[in-house]
Amino acid sequence: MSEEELPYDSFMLVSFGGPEGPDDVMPFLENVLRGKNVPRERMLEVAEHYSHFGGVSPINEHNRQLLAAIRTEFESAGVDLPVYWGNRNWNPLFPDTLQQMKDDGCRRSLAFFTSMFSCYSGCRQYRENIIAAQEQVGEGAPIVEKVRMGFNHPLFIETMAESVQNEIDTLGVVTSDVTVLFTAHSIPMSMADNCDYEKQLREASRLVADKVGASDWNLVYQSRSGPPQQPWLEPDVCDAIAEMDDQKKIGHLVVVPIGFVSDHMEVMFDLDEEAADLCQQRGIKMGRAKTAGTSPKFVQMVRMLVEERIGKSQQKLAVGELGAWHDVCPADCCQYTPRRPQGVRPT
Ligand SMILES: C=CC1=C(C)c2cc3[nH]c(cc4nc(cc5[nH]c(cc1n2)c(C)c5CCC(=O)O)C(CCC(=O)O)=C4C)c(C)c3C=C
Ligand SMILES: [Fe+2]
Ligand SMILES: [Fe+2]
Repeated sequence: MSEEELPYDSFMLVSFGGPEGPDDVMPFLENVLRGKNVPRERMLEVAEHYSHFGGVSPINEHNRQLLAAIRTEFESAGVDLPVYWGNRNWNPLFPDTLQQMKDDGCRRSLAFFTSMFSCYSGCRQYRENIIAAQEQVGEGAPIVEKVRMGFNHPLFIETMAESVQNEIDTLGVVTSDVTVLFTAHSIPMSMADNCDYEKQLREASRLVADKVGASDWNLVYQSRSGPPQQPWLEPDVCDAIAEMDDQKKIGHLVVVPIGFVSDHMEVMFDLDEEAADLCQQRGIKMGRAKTAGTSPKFVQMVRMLVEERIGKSQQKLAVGELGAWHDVCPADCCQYTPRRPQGVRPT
């Protein structure tokens, strides 16, 4: 039987990983930044952020909760696939997960990446990591195929719109009095030029803003890590807040980390500490919308993306103008060759 004829026999949650104690922080960051043009000072700065929280990122715990919710959702919908979990940067790492899957007899798996938007980091790099892990495991390692990007799935848009509406309600104002800033991880322009990251983010932000009836909204970026000489996606969330507030005085602001699916360290530090401090200094009332996490509609979306691939459903739901994204990435999808700016020495 050829690979394409094998039935899907398992599901894999593919994620980033995070440290679970002080001793994990530096080796984790070294894994994250391997091959990336990021100054050592930035790595140490980020290590400090993790130290603030005892060296523990909540991302692994979030993924454990998401796994449990997916198992329950699969069970109640009759999706009969065992559920596994592997990370790029911290335990459980991909080679260990694939070895376990092989030992359990899995041959062909469907994967959900915890990245809703296409770019090297959230798409191609995971696929490369999995190929490297398959080589490490050797013959008999399961094939892993990702489900399509869910950035414009109606259940993701509804999840985020409900989360934004919650924050507007908590601020106790009408939507027309609120500025909404959608945020995502900044990436180098040389990465952004080879993928649809920005286009998908803008579309998802527009769809969520439309759903809550917000007209004063913008897409901004956070967590930039590159050297100053290298262009990355802008504006930065804090620069955008300061600039908008200088121009027109922001009264109420809702910050929406639409580019992430869990309230991990980058959300807790860059938004809940830095952006929140800035807003407090300027007298802006700020709310931060929760990420999708384990909200029921988001978990249902994962199940539906799986069902459309295993042939249990003929529906491929998508809202807005971009349509359902590709199931199988084209050969040149999300390519990235880091370019070092002139005069910058490798770190
Ligand atoms: C060149 C691009 C990137 C660098 C350098 C980078 C450094 C960096 N990132 C984290 C922590 C996280 N990053 C996460 C997501 C994420 N990171 C990038 C790009 C770079 N990060 C992108 C485009 C994305 C979004 C897509 C994705 O891969 O998920 C996350 C969230 C992961 C998740 O599963 O939710 C974390 C956490 C650190 C600590 C770091 C080092 C300075
Ligand atoms: Fe990152
Ligand atoms: Fe891709």
